[in-house]
Amino acid sequence: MDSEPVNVREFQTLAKEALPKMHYDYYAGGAEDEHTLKENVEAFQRITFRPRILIDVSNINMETTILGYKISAPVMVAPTGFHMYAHPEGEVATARAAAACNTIMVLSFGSSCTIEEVASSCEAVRFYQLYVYKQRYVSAQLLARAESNGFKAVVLTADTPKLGRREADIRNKLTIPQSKNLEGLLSVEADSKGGSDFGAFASQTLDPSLNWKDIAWLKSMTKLPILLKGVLTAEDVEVGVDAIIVSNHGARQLDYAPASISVLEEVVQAVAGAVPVLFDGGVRRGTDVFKALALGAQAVMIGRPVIYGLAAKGEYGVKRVLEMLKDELELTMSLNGCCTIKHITRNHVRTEGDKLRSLMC
Ligand SMILES: Cc1cc2nc3c(=O)[nH]c(=O)nc-3n(C[C@H](O)[C@H](O)[C@H](O)COP(=O)(O)O)c2cc1C
Ligand SMILES: CC(C)CC(=O)C(=O)O
Repeated sequence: MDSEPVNVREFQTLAKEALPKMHYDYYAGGAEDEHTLKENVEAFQRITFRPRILIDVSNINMETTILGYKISAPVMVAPTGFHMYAHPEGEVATARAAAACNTIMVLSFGSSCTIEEVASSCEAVRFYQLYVYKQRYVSAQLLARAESNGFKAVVLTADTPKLGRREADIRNKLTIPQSKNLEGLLSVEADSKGGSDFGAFASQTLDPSLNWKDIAWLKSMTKLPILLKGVLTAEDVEVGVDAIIVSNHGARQLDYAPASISVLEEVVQAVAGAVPVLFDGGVRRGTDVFKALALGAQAVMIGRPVIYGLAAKGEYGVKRVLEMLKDELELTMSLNGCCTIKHITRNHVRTEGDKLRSLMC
């Protein structure tokens, strides 16, 4: 393949060529049968447009605001762990690319670069993703460091009381790098009993007792706004937080969880405008971004494609991935007759549910 990709998917091929199998599989893989992994992408393909014509689209403005911070387009960087497996510059390169594209990066609790390295890499608005460890002082200290290093919000990941079963990682006996962030706090040695060290470390650390009461605990520890990541049902809409993120963790946790895009509208309706709703899972095209916005998301976050860009071409690769999605979104808006993000409405898409309902009438 020509080494300058023309779409985001082509970065995945380059990443596969560039990375050791163990690391590529860690990034690309999902849980168990990987049913949800396929569904996350395929559910987007079952949504079609209802484009409007003869609208002046000579000026398209994709800017939007997330928790008061302006970004150039509603495409953000999702938290993903261990960027140094993809590229020696790790999250510092990702952070610079996100800043160059005027968007927000959510730094993973499992980042290979330190919070301080990322904070000093460039000027930008960044959010911090939190895992709650059994050793709660570890989570508390990392959050305090993020807050004092200027991170603007905390993303509490709530879908990982235990790590999902990623069979490729077990087969590959995935090892974990020494974490610079955890130095002096916690050793990353784990007894995998012949499987994935990463899985063993996660079960030693992740706190499975995390529950709704802990939102109050988190609030007592930080002044930052809280985004709750991992909501997939109306029942789990919690208005005590500042934003909700519809996500199935890129299909890496509960296999046979629904495709994130298939439940976005249910959550948006339950939230009823009380707080912003963000979205991630399976976004590979500008058309996917548009579909998520039409179904009520304020912005989407991108997981794997960012890592594939990083693995293939470092900071430049991440920048290209974000630019490609923005360019595709701009064209999609033009061809649907939408000049601004606010012009994108529910009427611009036709979901499977809409098709079924129209057959029943
Ligand atoms: C390699 C990898 C590592 C991830 N690490 C984290 C993490 O540390 N914290 C978290 O909340 N989500 C993590 N996620 C989930 C992402 O934030 C996001 O929900 C998901 O990747 C979105 O789906 P996509 O990859 O199809 O874009 C990870 C996902 C991947 C692929
Ligand atoms: C446990 C994290 C460091 C990474 C993660 O969430 C993931 O691999 O899905």
